Amino acid sequence: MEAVVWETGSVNDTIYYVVGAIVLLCLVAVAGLAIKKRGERRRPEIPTTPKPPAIEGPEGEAEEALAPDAAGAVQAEVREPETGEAESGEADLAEVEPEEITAAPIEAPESVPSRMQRLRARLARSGGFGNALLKILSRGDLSPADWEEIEDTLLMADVGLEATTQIMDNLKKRTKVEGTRDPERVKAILREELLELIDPAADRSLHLERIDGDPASILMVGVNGTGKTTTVGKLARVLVAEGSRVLLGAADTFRAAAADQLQTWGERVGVDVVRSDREGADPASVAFDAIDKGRETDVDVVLVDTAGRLQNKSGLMDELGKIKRVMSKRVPVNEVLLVLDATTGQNGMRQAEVFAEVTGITGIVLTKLDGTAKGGIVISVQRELGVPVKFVGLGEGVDDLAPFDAEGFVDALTA
Ligand SMILES: Nc1nc2c(ncn2[C@@H]2O[C@H](COP(=O)(O)OP(=O)(O)OP(=O)(O)O)[C@@H](O)[C@H]2O)c(=O)[nH]1
Repeated sequence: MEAVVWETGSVNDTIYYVVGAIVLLCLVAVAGLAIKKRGERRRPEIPTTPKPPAIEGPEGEAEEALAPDAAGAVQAEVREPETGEAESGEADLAEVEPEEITAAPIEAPESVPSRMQRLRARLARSGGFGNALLKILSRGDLSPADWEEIEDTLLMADVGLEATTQIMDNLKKRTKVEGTRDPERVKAILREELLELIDPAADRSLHLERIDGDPASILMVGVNGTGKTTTVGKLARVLVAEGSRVLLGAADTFRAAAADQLQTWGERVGVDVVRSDREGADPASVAFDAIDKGRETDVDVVLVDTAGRLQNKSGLMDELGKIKRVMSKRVPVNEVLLVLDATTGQNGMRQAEVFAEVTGITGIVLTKLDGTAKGGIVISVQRELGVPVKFVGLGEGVDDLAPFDAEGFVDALTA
């Protein structure tokens, strides 16, 4: 009986040993698998080299050349080790737990020479009256009817009556004195006359010096739809590219969408926007807040966008006057830029005069020159308002704003 018991005990023990060994083997195998899996999961990824920022131009040529697969945005994935692990002695690269950081999209303006070249070409295509003039001039001996046709061409191009009369008188006088009928020479004289009127020596720079550590400020005014908000965005982009810290103030509270539009520009350019979420909020108080935030955050320039329409004109003018007064209590208003739509021609002039009277403008931004053959507006607007055109807008693209260059403009106009 005992032997049987012993034998039964011995068999049972053997079974226990075998089962125990199997369980042990399974445990070892499972542990092995787990360690292998962990090792695979922790293998570091090779950091992706960030692509250069894409340059966004309206025609996309530069964009294609520099960043064929990223329309204006750079998504750089950088993987870095977790500091906790490094500190706990597991700094071995193979054990680093990667952390994903996605860089914010970056936009950089098109280079200045490339922008200027493109803008000149566009201006020559759309704004010139050179061909029409050359056709008349190449007739040789100019009859009174031909002279009249030249005069009409200038008037049609919005050069303005006074300036056109001056140009015609000088042109007739000089060709007579020189005794020339050569169309190229007559055209060259006309070019000189136009340039003289546009005044190549005028100071067209923005004066954005900071005084006593306060930011400089720019107030943007003009009739609705002329391109104020777009110009604020484009200008901010130019200033940021030049290394300035910029803040935008959405004092166009007449339309909530205007503040949204400005905010979108702010995001594109990477600058903050001070706005009110309430449609019809007091624009002067938004401008005031923008200036205060600009001082607090130590920016270089605060750019304030305004509304171009109200229930009535005098209301709008009172409002603009108040915005300027409120801003200038805090910081100097360095520039008041009047945005004028070149396609409105002489009709825009009267409105421009009213704005100029109320806000004391320091410069003109002439937008939409790409959509008109009336480039002569530059001459009339400067003459009427007595301030220089500082920038021209030649399209809806982000880089379609160029500092005004008198020589280049006259060349394009008479090309
Ligand atoms: N072709 C062309 N379009 C332009 C130019 N500048 C602005 N625009 C367009 O003009 C339209 C009006 O521009 P906005 O910037 O909204 O004009 P705004 O003066 O701020 O208008 P409000 O907010 O109503 O006062 C938009 O479609 C712009 O894209 C330019 O230089 N050329």
